[in-house]
Order: sequence, then structure tokens, then C-alpha cells
Amino acid sequence: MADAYIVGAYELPYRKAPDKSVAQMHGEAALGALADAGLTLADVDGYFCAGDATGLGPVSMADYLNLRLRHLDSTEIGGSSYVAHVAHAAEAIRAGKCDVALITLAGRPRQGQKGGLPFPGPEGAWEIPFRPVTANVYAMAAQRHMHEFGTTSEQLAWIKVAASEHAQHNPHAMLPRPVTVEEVLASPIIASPLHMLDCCVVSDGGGALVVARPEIAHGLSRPRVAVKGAGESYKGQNGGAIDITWSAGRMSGATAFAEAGITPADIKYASIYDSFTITVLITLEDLGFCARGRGGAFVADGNLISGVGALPFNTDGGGLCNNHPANRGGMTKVIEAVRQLRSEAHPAVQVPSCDLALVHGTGGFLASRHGSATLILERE
Ligand SMILES: CC(=O)SCCNC(=O)CCNC(=O)[C@H](O)C(C)(C)COP(=O)(O)OP(=O)(O)OC[C@H]1O[C@@H](n2cnc3c(N)ncnc32)[C@H](O)[C@@H]1OP(=O)(O)O
Repeated sequence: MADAYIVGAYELPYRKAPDKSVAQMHGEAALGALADAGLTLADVDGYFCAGDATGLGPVSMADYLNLRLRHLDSTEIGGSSYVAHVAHAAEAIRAGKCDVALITLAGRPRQGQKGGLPFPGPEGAWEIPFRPVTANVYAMAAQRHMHEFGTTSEQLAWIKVAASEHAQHNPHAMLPRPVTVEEVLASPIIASPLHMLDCCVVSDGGGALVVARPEIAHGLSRPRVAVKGAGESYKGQNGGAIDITWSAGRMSGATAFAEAGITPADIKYASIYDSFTITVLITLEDLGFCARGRGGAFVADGNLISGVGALPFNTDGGGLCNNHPANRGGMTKVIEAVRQLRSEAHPAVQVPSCDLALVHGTGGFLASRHGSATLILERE
């Protein structure tokens, strides 16, 4: 028996929220995930959220939600935060610090800043004037990967093509239309070599998860999703003296696979953070799904499309086509993995006999300065 199970998951259905507050959206997500689990706010004694929450983060949100808590956690590692939160919730339950952990995300980036990150780090004064910061940094990783390994724009485009093939079956996806490699290459350059269609969407929205102690999970009616392995890591720029063709996923992935006692070949479905197409390609190499430098060949020709290729990924359309709320896409990555493991993904993209899934989150600037979190989830 596992130490903890994901028993509830919910994604807000909307992608534009001009008339809602962020706190209200956290609340809607919380109620949705608890209803999915068959629990209520009164059952929650552990609460997790990151920097997208308003006010004093989990303190303000716990007050807004009228929670009675024994444990709270505000781990902030950007896009990987909500992948890490699932592992932290399982650890807190194992340590006896809480029984039912609620994790919520919500944000409205479409209503304010677009096309970049509101993360004014110490380097911000030198970088933000030359916007868009985020795409530029990911473009440098793509350019270097092309130089080192011969990766092509066509190969990167296949990642968007795969995401869009999946998104056409998601009625809530922001970009539900399938696109071709040619369309990706014909879209405007945002930061060379990345085109507009190499980028994730900017969306309002959010989601929530509920993680529970086994004794509670076994009393609920939903399929149980166990946390089988988890890893977290960080890679910095070391004054610029770094190789930007690999990410901290190399470390967090190795830790998660070792804890789970499995290899990449065992994974039936992967939710991979997809802020840009290059994020997916480098992450797949770092997690060991293919050899270093071979990511381009691995993703080409539909290898990431469910029912077509060897590794179905982001079957909700991912951040590239569905939803990338509050620049913290880790939450939606976990939610789609839960759908797959429960056999509740859209029938057109459901992976048959999906018992083992991987979720990976990237927070910050891939390959230069970022946090990373990997989860391996198993259907009991
Ligand atoms: C750790 C991390 O998470 S790092 C990632 C952080 N997030 C980002 O950096 C966001 C990256 N994406 C972007 O910056 C934006 O989506 C951009 C720059 C690519 C496009 O932004 P804008 O030019 O403002 O696009 P806008 O939202 O106005 O939409 C214009 C059109 O382009 C389309 N579009 C917008 N973004 C995308 C996209 N990523 N892919 C495909 N089409 C897009 C829209 O659907 C719209 O089409 P329509 O005119 O037919 O309705």
C-alpha cells in the first residue's frame, strides 16, 4: 500500500476570467477537486499553494477558504511548484502532519502581463528592458541544442503538432485546431529559432488536487492514484559558465525513477512541462526517454501522439494548446496524468492499460536557472 493517494482532481474549465478574482478561482478549484474526491473543506487539514495565491499565499487562502489546518506549505519553484506540492503532501501525510491535503492554483495572466514572466529576479534590471525575457532564454537553449546536435525547427514543430492533435478532443482547449509542421514553421518568429507556435498559450485558469492518507482514500469511491516516486532539483547559471542544452530534470528524474524502482521504458503516459517546444525536447532527453542529443529524432513523425507514437504526452493539449495558467503549468500536468491513470481521459487520447505515468515540471528558465520536479504516479 502506498503512503498517500491522489483522490481528487479538478481543472477550471475557462481560459479567460475577466470578471473573477484570483481568490475566487482558487476557491472554485478547491471545491471542484474536493467534490471529485467526495470530501468537503471540513475534511482538509493540510493546504498547499504557491506564489499565484493572493495576499500572504496559503495564509490568506486558508482564511478565505475557512480551513482548519494542521499543516501548510507555500513551496514556490515556478512552473514545477505544483508537481513538488504533490510529493510534499505525500511526505507530510507519511510524517503524520496531515490526513487530507488540498493543493490549489489559480491565475489571470491574460488580464495583465502577457508574453513573459512576472518574476523580477536579481537579474531583472538587465533583462526585462529587452523583453520578452522568457522566450529569449528558451530560444538560446534551442539554438545551442541545434548547434550541438543538429536538432531542427521541423523536429521542434512535431511537439506542437502532437499537442494540437490531442487538443482537438478537449472542448476547453484554448487552441483546439490541429496544426501541421508547415504551419508551425510559417508562424511568426518570437525569438529565433522559436516561432509563435513553439510557445505555450497565455491563459487564465487553475486547478486543484486532493491527496489523502490511505485509510481515507480506501473509503472513497474514486480510483486511487499512488505517489510512487518523486524528485526535485535545481540548476543555476554559475555566472554564465554553463551548458544550456540540459536541465535539472536530469537530477529530479533520476531521483524519482530510483525511488519508484522503474525505468523510462515502464512509463505508459508522460505529462511533460511544455512552456516551449524546446522544453519538452530537452526534458525527454534528461529524463532518459532517449539519448542526449537524440530528442529531435525521438519527437519527430508523431512519436508523442496518443495511438500513433511510442510515448503519448500531454493528451489534454498541454500548455502548448490547452491551458498554462499563472505560468505554473505543473498543476495541469498532474491533472491530466490523473485522468489517464483513472481511464478518464478523452477516449480518442486515452492510453490503453495506463497504469504508470510520469509528470515533470519546469520552473523558471530552462537549462539556465530553474527548478525541476518529477513525479511517478501509479494506479492502484
Ligand atoms: C516556467 C514557464 O512557465 S515559462 C513560460 C511562460 N509563458 C510564456 O512565456 C508565454 C509564451 N507565449 C506568449 O508569450 C504568447 O502566447 C505569444 C507571444 C506567443 C503570442 O502572444 P500574443 O501575440 O499576445 O497573442 P494573442 O494572445 O493576442 O493572440 C493572437 C493570436 O495568436 C494565437 N496565439 C497566441 N498564442 C499562441 C500560441 N502560443 N500558440 C499558437 N497560437 C497562439 C491566438 O489564438 C490568436 O489567434 P486569433 O487572432 O486567431 O484569435
